[in-house]
Formats: sequence, C-alpha cells, structure tokens
Amino acid sequence: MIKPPPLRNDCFALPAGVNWTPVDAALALLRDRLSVVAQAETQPLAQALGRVLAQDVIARRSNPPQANSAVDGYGFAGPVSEGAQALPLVQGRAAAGVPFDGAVPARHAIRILTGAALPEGVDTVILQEDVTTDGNQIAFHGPLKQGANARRAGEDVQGGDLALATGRVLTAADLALLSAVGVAQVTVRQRLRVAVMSTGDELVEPGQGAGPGQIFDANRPMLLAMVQRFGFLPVDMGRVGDDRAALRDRLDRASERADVILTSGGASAGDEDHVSALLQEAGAMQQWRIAVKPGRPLALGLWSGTPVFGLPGNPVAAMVCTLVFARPAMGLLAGADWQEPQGFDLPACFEKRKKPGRREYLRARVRGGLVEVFASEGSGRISGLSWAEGLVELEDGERHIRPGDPVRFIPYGSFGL
Ligand SMILES: Nc1nc2c(c(=O)[nH]1)N[C@H]1C(S)=C(S)[C@@H](COP(=O)(O)OP(=O)(O)OC[C@H]3O[C@@H](n4cnc5c(N)ncnc54)[C@H](O)[C@@H]3O)O[C@H]1N2
Ligand code: MOO
Repeated sequence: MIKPPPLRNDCFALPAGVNWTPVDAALALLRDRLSVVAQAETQPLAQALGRVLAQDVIARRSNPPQANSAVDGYGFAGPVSEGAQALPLVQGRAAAGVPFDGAVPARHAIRILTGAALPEGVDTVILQEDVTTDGNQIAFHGPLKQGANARRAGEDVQGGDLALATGRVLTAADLALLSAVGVAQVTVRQRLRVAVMSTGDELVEPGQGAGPGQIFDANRPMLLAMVQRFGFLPVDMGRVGDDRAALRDRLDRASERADVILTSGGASAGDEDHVSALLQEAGAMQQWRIAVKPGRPLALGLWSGTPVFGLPGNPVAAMVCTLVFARPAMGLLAGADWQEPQGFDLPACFEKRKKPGRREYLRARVRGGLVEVFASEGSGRISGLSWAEGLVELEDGERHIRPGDPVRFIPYGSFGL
C-alpha cells in the first residue's frame, strides 16, 4: 500500500531545498530591472493631477514674487523699540493687487492689507488688532522686530530654482505650487495602461446566475479599482476560463492594448495553472517563489514584450502582491520614482507568534492608537480586506508579538489606495 505523505498542519511551510526569494530581494530585482515605458506629452496643469513628471520643472517666478504683508494692519520701517509709540499716517493704502504708488517716509506708517506689496520705506507691519487710530495717526506698544508680519520676496521659492523633479507623481498641493511659480503646463508621462484579467473556469460575473462550484469574480473589480487609484488607466480584459488557447489569445490582445498586464489565478504550478505554464512557454517567465504570506506564488513574465504580473488567485494574496510588488514596479514603468510605502510603528493590541523565514502582511486597522488585526489570516477572506484600513508588515525573522509591542502599520493610503 502507498504510504500517504506525512500531514502538514501549516500549508505555508517552506519546502526544503527550495530557494525562497526574500521580499527585499524581490523588490530590489524589480527596481533594478524595470524602467519607464510610458511616453511623454505636454498637458495643462488642470489635466496633470496624478500624472508623473517627465521633466524637471523650474520655477518661472519667485513665490512670493515681492515682499508683502502677512496681515491686515499698518506698515512702516522697523524695528520699533519698547514702549508707547505714535506714528502719523500717510494718505492712501496698500492692498493686494493694488500697490501703494509712492514711498513712506521714516517715522510714518501706512494702512496695509494682507498680501499687499510692501511700499518703499516699509519692511515691518503691526496687526490692526494691536493698534488704536483716529485716522490721522496710529498708537501702539513696542517692541516690534524689523520684518515682523512681513513676507520676504522668494522666501518660499526662488524663481529659477527647481520646483519639482522628474519622477514626481503630481498631487493637489503640487498643482498649487506650480501655479504659484507661473507654470501653466508640464511634460508628463501618458498614463500607464494596465490590463486586468481574471482566470479560472469557476468564475462568473456578479449579477449572473452561479451554479454549484462557481464563484463570482471578485479580483477583477478590485484590481481595476486599484489600478485607477494608482493613477493608471485600467483596461478591462474580462474573464477567461482554464483554456490555454483562449488565455493565449487574451494575452495577445491585452499586450496590444496595454503597457502591463495583471492576471489573477493560475499563478502556481497546479494542473490548471495556465498563466504560469503559458508564460513559461513564452520563454520569458520567472516563477517567483517569494518568502511572503500571503502571495507566495507570483508569476512574472514578458508576453510579446509586455510585462505580466501573474497574481495568485486568492483575493487577499492578489491584493497584497499588487500593493507590495506590482505597484512600485508599475510606478517605474509609468516613469515615477521608486515608491516605498510609508509605515508607522504603533502598539499592537493582539498577540501572535510568527515563524521565521518569510515576511507576513496582516489585514489591520488602528483604533484608539492600537493596531488591530483581522480575526482570520485566510487568504480567501475578502471581508477582512474590506474591514482593514491597511496592512501590518511583520519582518522576515521570528517574532513573538505581545499586546503593547510596536508593529509596523502601513495604511492603504501609503500604498496609493
Ligand atoms: N499544492 C499547493 N497548492 C497551493 C499552493 C501551494 O504552494 N501548493 N499555494 C496556495 C496559495 S498560497 C495560493 S495564493 C494559491 C494560488 O494559486 P493560483 O494563483 O494558481 O490561483 P487559483 O488556484 O486559480 O485560485 C486560488 C483561489 O482563488 C480563487 N480565485 C481565483 N480567481 C478569483 C477571482 N477572480 N475572484 C475570486 N476568487 C478567485 C479560486 O477560486 C481559488 O479558491 O494556491 C494555493 N494552492
Ligand atoms: O499565500 Mo497564498 O498566496 O495564501 O494566498
């Protein structure tokens, strides 16, 4: 009689004699091997949110362009010494956009409003709340430093200086900065086109009838939405069954329409794992066995020159692999700098014994300053992805985490979601 293999109670145990690529090594390889594929184009600022700068942007003008008042009040030449002060007022006033056309003599003051250019003879402003006036003169108490309540020309940005560098993904704040320094259009990369397809005979579309053994395709809507959040152009390539010819055809079409392809399912080495088999056939395939949980099998290959991320089918693994590996990789293809997600060390409110030899990502969220993790680590537990607001990253080594111990929490937002 054939002896059954010994039972394993941990399906993630690392097989002996296999080289598992540590996460950092896998990331270093991606960083080293990938470079921009997206074309550059010129766009008005209004179209530039989330786009990647293809050229350094130089400030055309300083911000602020001229010295101006930070408050509504009265301007004069500082400093002012301690004690009661009285200054006669000059006729007229300086307002934002309506400068005072003239000079303010020494020991005189002028009415000035926030944002107004400082007239000649003025370098210091006193808040109107600190002043009494009869309309002809002002009285207040010193001391006041020279330059108080005034903004120097170019104190924020100097004209001619670098405003933003190539590789920057433009934020709302960046659009403000570029506008302020007189930049109306930018050279950016075209949005990376990312094809998304699901594989597996068991999949049907939500809204369709589902027979026994069938499940609704959850990965594709998730991945298309993630791609959009990353600032790329999602290209929906639908579902394809466990049929090699159909999959080959779909990959052909995806490589014509997109710069990069994300598939989910069929990434490991089972009988129906056609993605990895086809990429293998195409000859430019790397089956990455990454020392990570979840997301161990990640098939990477080139299909007619288009990079393919063969993500694992389990939705939790598909999402984690996309956040940890595919996103920074796609960022490079899109022309962006390498993106390291910002994490925060916060006290755990859970206990966990972690095995050595692999990095682990847990679905997590922060409540009352403490990091909670989802009750199950099951890779098919989609509700946990939705419950979570980020991931806890546990380093490769062994660890016994007790309540109160610091753990690294990475909010979804740090991954661009
Ligand atoms: N003998 C072994 N079996 C498995 C291993 C292993 O090392 N040895 N690894 C397991 C791990 S870990 C993962 S992750 C999966 C990855 O396998 P595949 O990428 O080949 O994925 P599938 O087998 O096609 O699917 C896995 C699972 O996910 C469901 N799925 C697939 N696509 C979708 C979708 N679009 N929406 C929702 N759910 C989806 C699928 O029905 C399966 O239940 O392999 C393990 N097995
Ligand atoms: O690690 Mo698999 O990648 O659980 O879901």
